[in-house]
Amino acid sequence: MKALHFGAGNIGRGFIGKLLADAGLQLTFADVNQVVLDALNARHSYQVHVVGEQQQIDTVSNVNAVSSIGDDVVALIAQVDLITTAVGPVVLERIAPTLAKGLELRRANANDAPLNIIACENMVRGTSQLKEHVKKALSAEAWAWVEQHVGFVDSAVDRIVPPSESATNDPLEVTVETFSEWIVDKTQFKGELPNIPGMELTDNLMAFVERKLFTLNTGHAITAYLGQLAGHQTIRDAILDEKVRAVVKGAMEESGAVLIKRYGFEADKHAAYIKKILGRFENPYLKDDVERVGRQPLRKLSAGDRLVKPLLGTIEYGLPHVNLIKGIAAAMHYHSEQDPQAQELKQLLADKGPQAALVEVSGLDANSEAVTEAVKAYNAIA
Ligand SMILES: NC(=O)c1ccc[n+]([C@@H]2O[C@H](COP(=O)([O-])OP(=O)(O)OC[C@H]3O[C@@H](n4cnc5c(N)ncnc54)[C@H](O)[C@@H]3O)[C@@H](O)[C@H]2O)c1
Ligand SMILES: O=P(O)(O)OC[C@@H](O)[C@@H](O)[C@H](O)[C@H](O)CO
Repeated sequence: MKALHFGAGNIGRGFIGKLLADAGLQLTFADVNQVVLDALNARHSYQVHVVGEQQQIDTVSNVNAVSSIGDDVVALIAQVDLITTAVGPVVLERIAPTLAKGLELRRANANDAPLNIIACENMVRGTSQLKEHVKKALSAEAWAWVEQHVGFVDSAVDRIVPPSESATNDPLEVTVETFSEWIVDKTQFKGELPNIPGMELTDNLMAFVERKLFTLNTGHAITAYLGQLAGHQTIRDAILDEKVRAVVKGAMEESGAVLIKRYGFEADKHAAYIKKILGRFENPYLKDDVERVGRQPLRKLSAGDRLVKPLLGTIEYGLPHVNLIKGIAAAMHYHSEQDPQAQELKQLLADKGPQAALVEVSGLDANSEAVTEAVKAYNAIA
């Protein structure tokens, strides 16, 4: 079985690509980073440091790489059995035209073998969003063929993988936590269901996507934003700060109450899930900067993402949300010289003030109590 994975970054090399290669799939990474492409094609292998209470170094072997721009990647799309991505939500739209070209070629070559595409991004149904971008790039005829032969499979992906701090400056080495979870929607596959150790199949994906994004990522983001305000550089230092921890835990409990109501999760099991996540944030073997976890604050403050979506859930069910509000206010204070979205947010706040800026990025109602509460919390921090 042949696989093509877009995005040879942290989660690509450290999780999804590793699982596919370990399962014996013939794996090619597609990326735009020439240093990484050259290193993969020179060595065809790299090391994954799995760190936690038990530590091990795994070697991922027999992998190739191709530029995600050009004819080679298009030719591969026409041949492979599985395509996965871990490029970041904003890049999905950029790779869609290439996917469309490859699917056109596949059709022209009369390759009717089933192909499945799985986006492994921190998004609610990211593959379905990618599907819409691909559809826009194809004729109605080509799309009818794609719908028959190509499965667009949504997934939830969980493993904390910060950029590696390789002692040897190896651009391929990656450091990952021991925990990992990749859950895919089995109802969306074309052809036989794949048997890839580490890939779990479910027919109830939304519950898993929301559980992960609105617990781990909600708590992670708030740890980063409050951590930065308190002067911490890493997620571990931030979560060990009792004041930060109390808000983070409170916010995960608030989003948890929404999830319990919506999906019928058992309260004690969900409390154990939160406890485990807090332990993962404390991992002493990972150096995860608040700037990585807080990256792209406009995305994180948008309506469907980890801060505002759970808040909307609490409003829907009439549940408390004081800690989620504190998290949103802290996100509005996020600053980073390297992050264009942080710069944009800063400018927006300077131009329009906190109320209008928050309404613009979050889609929240300007006259809602939630906006008033968030602006009050923002000003209190200022
Ligand atoms: N790192 C984590 O802990 C983690 C965990 C779960 C999910 N995720 C999700 O995985 C995705 C990737 O995150 P990451 O941390 O691995 O980021 P990353 O920046 O380490 O990796 C992204 C990779 O995509 C590549 N890329 C950019 N544009 C491209 C293009 N047009 N074609 C092909 N490749 C391109 C980059 O060069 C880079 O190698 C994000 O959606 C993130 O939310 C990350
Ligand atoms: O990747 P982002 O920017 O959506 O979120 C940053 C982190 O919260 C995220 O990468 C986590 O490490 C990951 O989701 C763990 O599974």
